[in-house]
Amino acid sequence: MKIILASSSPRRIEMLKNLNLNFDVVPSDFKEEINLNDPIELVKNFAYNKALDVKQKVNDEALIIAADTIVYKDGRVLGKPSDEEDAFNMLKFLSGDRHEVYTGICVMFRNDCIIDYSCTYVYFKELSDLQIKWYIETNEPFGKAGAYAIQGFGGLFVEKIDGCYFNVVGLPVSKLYDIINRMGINLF
Ligand SMILES: Cc1cn([C@H]2C[C@H](O)[C@@H](COP(=O)(O)OP(=O)(O)OP(=O)(O)O)O2)c(=O)[nH]c1=O
Repeated sequence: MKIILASSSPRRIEMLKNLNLNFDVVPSDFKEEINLNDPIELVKNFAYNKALDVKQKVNDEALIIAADTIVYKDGRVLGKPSDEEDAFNMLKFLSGDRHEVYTGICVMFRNDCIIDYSCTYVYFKELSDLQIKWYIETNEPFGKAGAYAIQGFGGLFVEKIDGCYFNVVGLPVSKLYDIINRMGINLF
């Protein structure tokens, strides 16, 4: 079966590769505009639109996988930081507290479409301004929801998590497994 990952995220590509699957990468051109306050509806909607965009582009009988990740705290949705100041404000906001990471995941095959999500609680240590500034200098916050990468230096700031680790990195693989099984597809 042909599999297409509708994502340009190097992390998602790596996580899918780790499952020993052969797949093509076709990034979507869907423009994410944060216009919903409900984090679950937002990530499900974005994942669906990314998958749909690629399905229309490839016009092929392939299994399409798309995902979208955001950070959420106190009613605020954090996407990718636009610049250093934005990254600083996000990290300051997350410092010393718990937040949620949501990933929406959408799988399309023929006329089937399943959309689901995963949520992980992440507990950040208290960060000094100096630590935040150092972290921004590493450039790691850019291109990451909430301005951090748990799989990199950002892991130094994480006290503990409650939920799926892979969800935080952008692809909840156990949720993907559930969806594929629900579709009656045998990949493993
Ligand atoms: C919180 C967190 C996010 N991230 C990343 C995962 C996602 O790539 C990114 C959120 O952006 P997304 O919009 O979900 O994805 P993307 O733009 O990178 O890729 P595409 O739309 O083509 O699929 O943040 C980490 O790598 N580590 C983390 O700890």
